[in-house]
Amino acid sequence: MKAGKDIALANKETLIAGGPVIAPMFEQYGVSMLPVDSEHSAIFQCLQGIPKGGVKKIILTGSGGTFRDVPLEEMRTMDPEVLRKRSTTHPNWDMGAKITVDSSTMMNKGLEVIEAHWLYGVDYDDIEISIHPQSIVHSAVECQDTAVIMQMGWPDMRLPILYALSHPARVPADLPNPRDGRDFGDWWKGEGKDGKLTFSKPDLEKYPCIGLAYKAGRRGGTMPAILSAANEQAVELLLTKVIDFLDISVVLEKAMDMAEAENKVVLEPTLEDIVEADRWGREAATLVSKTLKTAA
Ligand SMILES: NC(=O)C1=CN([C@@H]2O[C@H](COP(=O)(O)OP(=O)(O)OC[C@H]3O[C@@H](n4cnc5c(N)ncnc54)[C@H](OP(=O)(O)O)[C@@H]3O)[C@@H](O)[C@H]2O)C=CC1
Ligand SMILES: CC(=O)[C@@H](O)[C@H](O)COP(=O)(O)O
Repeated sequence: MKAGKDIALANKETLIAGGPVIAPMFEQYGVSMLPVDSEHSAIFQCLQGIPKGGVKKIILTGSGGTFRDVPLEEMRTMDPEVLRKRSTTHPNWDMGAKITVDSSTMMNKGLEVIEAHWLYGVDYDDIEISIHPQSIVHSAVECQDTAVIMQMGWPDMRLPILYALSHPARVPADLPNPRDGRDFGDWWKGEGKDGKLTFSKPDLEKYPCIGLAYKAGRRGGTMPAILSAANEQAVELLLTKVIDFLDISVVLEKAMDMAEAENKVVLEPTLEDIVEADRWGREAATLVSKTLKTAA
């Protein structure tokens, strides 16, 4: 950014943790952050042509992850090994293990709320999450005049990557569905199979990570860095069989409480403060996970 280069940002954790330091640099160095994350690319695409002041709300769509149709009560009675294994699978997207587990807890959507706040300067009260099982609408913008603009396409990262590179141009491309090779034109001819789009509110009891992310975002300063790092560590602890899937949000809530109790939140952080928050967040998640094990 200091070299005056625009950035195509694929790694969401960077901006979630470093937002307070990075966001002021957009203006300071006259550079743009071009989103690659599919939801933020969708928002960026929807924003083209909406004048300043025209946006009322951002609506982030999320699949609900692999456990979307499994009631919380049932998850509590399931074999932890089955939950662990299934949490690394995704209904629509083919992604790395960490982000896939984040989709299963919906922490991915919570982190994306913080990412959207920094990318678009939108207040947390004006960012909503909608569960959209088909992952065809990649996010939406509600305008002041009530118009809602959505971006659609297959669950395929090639289009967000292409748009970050071609913006503002729309270049010809052939991007068939990565899972079955069908052209997106087929979606319209799906005779009800593909052509159904549904939306619903997330259950915050089932997905406590959403509430934790809003809380961290609103607290500001280094709290999102602490949460993101603790989450990375918690996912690692899940994958290495130290904790169970349903422990993730418990670990994160306790790590955030610990950050408050130990005055670890720096409200106007430097880059060094953020790096330290990242280190501390990982350590806190590990410590908390040990108390869980001891309690068990
Ligand atoms: N996959 C997707 O569709 C999407 C991903 N993202 C974001 O992209 C990022 C990566 O996700 P994803 O591709 O799924 O993850 P993967 O786990 O598939 O890939 C991560 C890659 O990063 C490399 N890596 C990890 N740590 C370092 C490091 N310290 N220095 C250099 N390279 C490193 C890994 O290398 P190695 O294998 O050698 O460890 C690996 O190649 C995340 O921030 C995620 O949120 C956002 C939207 C969609
Ligand atoms: C591909 C991408 O950008 C991910 O963020 C994806 O959208 C995750 O799926 P969920 O909607 O299940 O979190």
